[in-house]
Amino acid sequence: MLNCLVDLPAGRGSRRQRSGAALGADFGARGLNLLAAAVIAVLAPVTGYVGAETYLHYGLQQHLAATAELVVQRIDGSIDRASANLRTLAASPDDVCGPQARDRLRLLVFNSPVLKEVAVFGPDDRIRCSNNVDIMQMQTIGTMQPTSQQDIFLSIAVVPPTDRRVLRVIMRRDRQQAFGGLIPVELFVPSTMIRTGETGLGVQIEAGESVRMISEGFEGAENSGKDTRGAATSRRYPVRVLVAASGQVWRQAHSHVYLIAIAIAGAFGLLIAWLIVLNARRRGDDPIAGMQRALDRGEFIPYYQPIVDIDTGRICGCEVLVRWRKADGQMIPPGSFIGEAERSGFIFPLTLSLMRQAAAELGPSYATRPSLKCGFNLCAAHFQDDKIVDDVQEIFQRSQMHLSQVLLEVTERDALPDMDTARNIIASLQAMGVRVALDDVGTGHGGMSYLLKLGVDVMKIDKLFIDALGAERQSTAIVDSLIDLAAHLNMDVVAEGVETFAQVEALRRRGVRQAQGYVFSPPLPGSSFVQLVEAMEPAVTDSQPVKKALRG
Ligand SMILES: Nc1nc2c(ncn2[C@@H]2O[C@@H]3COP(=O)(O)O[C@H]4[C@@H](O)[C@H](n5cnc6c(=O)[nH]c(N)nc65)O[C@@H]4COP(=O)(O)O[C@H]3[C@H]2O)c(=O)[nH]1
Repeated sequence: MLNCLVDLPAGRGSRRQRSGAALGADFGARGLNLLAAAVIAVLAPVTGYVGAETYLHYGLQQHLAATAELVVQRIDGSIDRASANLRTLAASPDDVCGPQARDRLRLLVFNSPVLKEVAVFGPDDRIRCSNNVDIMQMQTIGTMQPTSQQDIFLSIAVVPPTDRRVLRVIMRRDRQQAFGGLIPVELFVPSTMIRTGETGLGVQIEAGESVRMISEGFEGAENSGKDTRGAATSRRYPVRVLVAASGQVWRQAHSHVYLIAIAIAGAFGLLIAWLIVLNARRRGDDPIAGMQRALDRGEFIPYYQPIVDIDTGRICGCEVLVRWRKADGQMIPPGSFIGEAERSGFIFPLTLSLMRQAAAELGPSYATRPSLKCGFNLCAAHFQDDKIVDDVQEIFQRSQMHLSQVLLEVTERDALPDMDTARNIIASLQAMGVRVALDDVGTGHGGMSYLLKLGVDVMKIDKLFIDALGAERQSTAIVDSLIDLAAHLNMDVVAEGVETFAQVEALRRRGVRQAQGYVFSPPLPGSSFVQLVEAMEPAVTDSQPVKKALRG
């Protein structure tokens, strides 16, 4: 009658059976991980390239600043030496422009490591004599710059015939006489920089505000970008140095840095990507982690199989049977994962989740139908720790489904390691008003002892015996004696797996009141079961009978 509500499931699942589909990889999460791994693998070399760029940029800036400082030091040293040479000349008692003046000046230039030309100036600052006739036409550019030494002045001069610029150091002895020496720019520039084509470096030296001299290659380097400059200023002389470099030439000269950075970052990226894939695979292969994620996403849902009073045809309750509804809609039966859940302990959070969901889903209908019961499957481990007592109380005390409507099923298929603890837990549950059933009776470890010692309220006879009812003499006899025993122990009986009307008849003849099975209905989704209950079972509106019934 009821099985028109949903399609019949394929069949009764084995509890220990494990399905590859259920425990397999979570493809959504794995896909994301693979995508992340691919992105990292692609981005890593790009990061390496950007890193090399940044490294070379800052490296070049530091190099230019250090070079500018070096050039300033050389200039300071050269001016010091030139000043000392000129002072020696000024200290001469003879007239330096007298006979053999040129030889004397040439000897001075020869002995000086810095001076390339020397001249003696008269009161009108005109050259009186020099070691080289060419510099007689030398022109000063800009003004003479005073220095921290009172008698020493600096300027930049242009020397014919090549018009090259040189640094001129003047030592003024008195108003009548001054001595000048020329220092070429090349002397300040490190030898590697002179081959500007290789390094892309150039130097500009300023003596005073706007008077400059530059080394070969400076302009080309200067034009290649503002950020490729380094500057330094002398603390002793009015000299400022600017070093420029062509970033392009610099990068070309350091192309190996790109190769190394891209190779290292690429290898690192591949390693990370590989670790992500490995981790994703490991996580995907870990059934417990997969189930935990599924629980967090609410993929474990309760289905409800109606239990029917075969005398009246009314619904007396249901059994909660878990289903794993995957994100893609695939429905996994409990036989595929319950065994793993029980072995790993995942069964504890799973059971509590089902209880909470059932209480929320059925609570409103159950609140006005106090005779309805809701059975939950527990495993042997639940009866070894009395935490289940607190959990059940905590969940149902605050729900519309009353504790007296809760039926907890302990299966006989699994051995209970500690009968005394199990008995105490069952007693504590019963003290709260919860009823306890022994499930799968006749199939498992317990035999008579579970029925006699555990003190359960309900006996659920396994489908195995119901199938054989009337057809097999031995099984029929077992069912008869189980029903007899239940009556003696004051237990209710529920027949499981009832598939035919003949079985219903046979059970009714034997006085069995309650049954569940495909002949009535398969396990139903929550909304269908609620619809069924509300259509079949009238709600009790008067609160007094409800309260009385709920108190039991
Ligand atoms: N062929 C046939 N099968 C019928 C018929 N009527 C009911 N069944 C199926 O028989 C099983 C009855 O549950 P069970 O014996 O407690 O056996 C359950 C129970 O031991 C376990 N299980 C299900 N849900 C839970 C749960 O929430 N917790 C625990 N610990 N175990 C659960 O998984 C087992 C299998 O559950 P299901 O696949 O839902 O299979 C259910 C139900 O769908 C019928 O007329 N014919």
